[in-house]
Amino acid sequence: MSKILLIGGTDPSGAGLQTDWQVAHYLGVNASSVVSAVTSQNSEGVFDQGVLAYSQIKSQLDSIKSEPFTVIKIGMLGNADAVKAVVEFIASNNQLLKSKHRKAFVIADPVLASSSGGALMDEAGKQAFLSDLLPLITLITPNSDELESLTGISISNEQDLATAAQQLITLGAKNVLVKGGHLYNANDTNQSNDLFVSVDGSANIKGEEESFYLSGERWKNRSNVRGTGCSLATAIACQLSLGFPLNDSIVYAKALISNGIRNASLTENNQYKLQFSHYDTHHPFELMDMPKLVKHAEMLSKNFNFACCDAVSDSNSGNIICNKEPNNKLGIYPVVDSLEWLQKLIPLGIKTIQLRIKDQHPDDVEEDIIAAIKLAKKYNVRLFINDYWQLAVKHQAYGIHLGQEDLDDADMASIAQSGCRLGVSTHSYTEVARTLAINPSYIALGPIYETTSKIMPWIPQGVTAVEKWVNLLGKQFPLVAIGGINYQRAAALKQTGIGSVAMISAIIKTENYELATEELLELWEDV
Ligand SMILES: Cc1ncc(COP(=O)(O)OP(=O)(O)O)c(N)n1
Ligand SMILES: Cc1ncsc1CCOP(=O)(O)O
Repeated sequence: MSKILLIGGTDPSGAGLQTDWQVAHYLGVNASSVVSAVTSQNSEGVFDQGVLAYSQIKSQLDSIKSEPFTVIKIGMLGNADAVKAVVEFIASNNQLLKSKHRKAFVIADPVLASSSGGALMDEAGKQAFLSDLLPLITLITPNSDELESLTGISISNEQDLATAAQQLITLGAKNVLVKGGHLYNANDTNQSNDLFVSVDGSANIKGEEESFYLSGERWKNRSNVRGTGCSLATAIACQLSLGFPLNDSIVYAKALISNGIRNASLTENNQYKLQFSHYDTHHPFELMDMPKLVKHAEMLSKNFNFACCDAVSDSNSGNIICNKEPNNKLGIYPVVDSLEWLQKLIPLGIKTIQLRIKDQHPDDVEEDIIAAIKLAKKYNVRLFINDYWQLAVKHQAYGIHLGQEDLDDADMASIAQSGCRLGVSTHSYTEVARTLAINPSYIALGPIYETTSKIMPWIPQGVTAVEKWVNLLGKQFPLVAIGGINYQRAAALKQTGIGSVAMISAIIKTENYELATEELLELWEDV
């Protein structure tokens, strides 16, 4: 079982160390905890507080330092002495981890004041935090008030948020997640938008710098839920300890906290307390809790409406009507690299297929794309064109399939307007969150098993993950599993309730493609 260290102040009323510990327990993560301060507070105010002496914090930390922690979450510290004790501990913890060629992930929620207003960090402590602790922190998670206080930049809109986050980076932060819950967007007050900026390449599996906004529902009448900031940072720490990359940990944690706010229960003192849905084998949140991820602030207000798979045009109005039969299940879905393969497979009864030609000049593929579209229309087959979206739009293909990198350049509005369906590949929580912002016609999940057809950094997700995705996304989106799928694996995936399985090698690299196709079609006949 993975184990994390929680350092922070106690709060008897629904935030602080006790809440951190509950979140860790809920996510199945074992936590050690060290008290830096004791507070008496509730939603009406902070009545008393005392930061423990340097020696008391240090001796607690000394008592657990034999086994190094790989993830440390820091909440309230209170003053410069507490910061000093923690800085020294992180340095010695990292020394112990050196033989494993790594450093601890340190997630710091810079608790400067209570949500009810009382100050929880003195000025010298704030300065020590910035000069001594910030360089050791992997991710800092201020809200907009804390970011203002740490940077001295006043924040009233998304642009200010981005400027202040950059300023924190200039001061030494590597990854900043600014919680926008306190900031009301003039365009849409129903959404709370967080900004994530990463400059050291540690946030994602590809080692790239990245920044994005996460937009979540602002649940009505739930504005004074306490402990949301502590819980978010702790949930991120937990997901990191379970092996998720930082960007996915953030998306997952935001969904979890959104669920906790939506289900918050009212306590006797008229205060909402985070309450998570009960979960067992599925996600501890629902689709409505998942944030939408966009890369640029101007995308926050954009909505797309792609045609549904199996949609037909109303002959009078021309409007797209969603025909739910056959329940948006796309079935056996071969992915092929030539017109010849389409000509071989379509007559066998394939109803969904993708033409995936790589690295050719559009002029060199246009003729084949035109012929493929014509053939697919003749047999009433759903043909998705991979990558060449302008040609697909120009020649009115049934659909387009795009990967995440393609989303940066493709013109979503014109694809949506053309009536072409859009399928999007995903490999992680971050990519699913980005895809939800696009609201495509289907979502592909991969790699499910190890694949020899494409080099990629993700480890196979497995059948259990597909079950979870079906549960989370399957009521709203047709789903397609891809990666290493053959007959036996398709049979296992059928049990998850997924509507479609896509494959390259199991059809086009077999000795008898006709037999392989017929067997797969028969297996999926009743789906
Ligand atoms: C059905 C389906 N799912 C995933 C992919 C992969 O698409 P992408 O990420 O764009 O990668 P390439 O296919 O371009 O290598 C797919 N093609 N089809
Ligand atoms: C393009 C792609 N995207 C995710 S896995 C994959 C390759 C699928 O090929 P195969 O079915 O041969 O594993």
